[in-house]
Amino acid sequence: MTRIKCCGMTRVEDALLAAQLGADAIGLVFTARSRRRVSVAQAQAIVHALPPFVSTVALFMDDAPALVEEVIATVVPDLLQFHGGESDAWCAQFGHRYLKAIAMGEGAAALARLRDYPRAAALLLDGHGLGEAGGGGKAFDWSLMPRNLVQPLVLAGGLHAGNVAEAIRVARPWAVDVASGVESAPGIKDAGKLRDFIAAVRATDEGEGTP
Ligand SMILES: O=C(O)c1ccccc1N[C@@H]1O[C@H](COP(=O)(O)O)[C@@H](O)[C@H]1O
Repeated sequence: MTRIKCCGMTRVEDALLAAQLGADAIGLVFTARSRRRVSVAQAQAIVHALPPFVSTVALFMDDAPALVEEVIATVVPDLLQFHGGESDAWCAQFGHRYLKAIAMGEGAAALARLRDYPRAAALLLDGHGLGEAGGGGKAFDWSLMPRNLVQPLVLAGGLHAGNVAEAIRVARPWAVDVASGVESAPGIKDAGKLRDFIAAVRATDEGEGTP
């Protein structure tokens, strides 16, 4: 089964709908570089409303350690996600499980960086360029997704209900991650797009017999 992370939640009702529809994880963006940035209070309201067994992921991009520590202490996310130029040692300093995003904007050359994060719980390949923020709907060449890594791989960047089936067939990811493809505006999820996206992932799994 392909796991589904819906990122950039800012409203309790959107996060609850995603959970009800079968999302496995909810992403909360804390970096100031995002139009989906949430406050600690907003994030706490979302986390406390979620049913059990839905994971929460706190997203940062070259942010100060103090912000990461504050979010760990107050929001208590299950995982951290780092989108900038952070090193493996920097990401690991918090003693919290983390995902490291790899900017795939430069194509195959970016794959060399996948080996730089041995402590990451998973690697998230996103379509944006190095140094650019994610969440802008940029896809990359899914055939570049490696098959020989020990860590689980998350596919992100420009996914939506209309292309996620093809993306899964080509990239064979552990999980997919979506933000703008299920929105009506940054941080505002569209119920229909969310429903269609999750249904498309599940239909692909069923059609292919993905365990
Ligand atoms: O969502 C953001 O605003 C964001 C900001 C800075 C770094 C990463 C961000 N989002 C991540 O990018 C992926 C892909 O987004 P999209 O589906 O292409 O819009 C998203 O899932 C987040 O993990």
